[in-house]
Amino acid sequence: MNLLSLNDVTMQFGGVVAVNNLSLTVKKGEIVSLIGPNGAGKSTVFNVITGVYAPTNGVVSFDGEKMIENYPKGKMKRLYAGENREKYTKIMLKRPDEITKLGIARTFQNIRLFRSMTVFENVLTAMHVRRTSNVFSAVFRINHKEEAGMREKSAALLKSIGLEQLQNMPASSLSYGKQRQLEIVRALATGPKLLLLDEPAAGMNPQESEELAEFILKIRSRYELTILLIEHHMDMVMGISDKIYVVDFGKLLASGTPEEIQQNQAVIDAYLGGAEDG
Ligand SMILES: Nc1ncnc2c1ncn2[C@@H]1O[C@H](COP(=O)(O)OP(=O)(O)OP(=O)(O)O)[C@@H](O)[C@H]1O
Repeated sequence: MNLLSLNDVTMQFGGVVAVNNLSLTVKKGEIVSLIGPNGAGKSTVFNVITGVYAPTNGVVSFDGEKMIENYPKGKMKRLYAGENREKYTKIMLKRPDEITKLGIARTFQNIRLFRSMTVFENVLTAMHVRRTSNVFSAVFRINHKEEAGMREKSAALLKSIGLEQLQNMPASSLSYGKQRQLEIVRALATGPKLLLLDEPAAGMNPQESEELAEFILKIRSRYELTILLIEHHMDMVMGISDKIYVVDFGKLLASGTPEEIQQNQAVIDAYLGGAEDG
């Protein structure tokens, strides 16, 4: 069963078509990678799935239901995110916090931890987000029982991941690899079915990226996750992916198993042949 599907998704920014008529599917339990050269449109795909941008065209379905849908007509070919949204009527959009509640969590290319907070506090704040999108009520309207429950869940999550011995350390004191793991744990705290990882191995050496690959496989089975991954480290992509989509200039260039992609001449010419990590 498909947990996520994109049908004919286009995202246009002024004259730049960042994502061009892209369709893809992610089955329940799979690890699917989205690869392609810098600027190919990969992060934009994540931003569409998570409701940051309203797509110019297309449908995003999640867990058996249409989640985002837009078919612009005539002069409304260009649809921009943000304040212009309301101008366009034939659309179904969701806010990022609504999408989080449906069961989609993500990490970002740049680490976004609360650096001076402890590991535990970082996870706890992510639990609060799961409960409400409103920071005020997250902080002030929470009752003691709820707070205690969240603390218990945060501790249990850190324990099950094997990070409990680090829980009282400030996030900034963790190694780079552990900070990346903590980011993923924060995403898990929102209780996702689908986890979107945007270049989680960026800046890692081969040993760190190998550890991260093991970590991703571990959490996939432990939390019954489905994972969509953007990554430039090809060893990791080829090692853990069930399926790979290759995009170039926003368009789908190829899709298939790691073996199929490695042998695909168009992919080798456009990307794998000359690509270096990063
Ligand atoms: N908010 C925006 N406004 C205008 N152009 C944008 C915006 N976001 C992305 N783009 C453009 O869309 C194209 C795709 O960018 P995107 O960041 O999705 O690529 P990417 O494949 O994730 O690249 P990288 O591997 O470098 O992260 C680029 O040309 C980029 O400049």
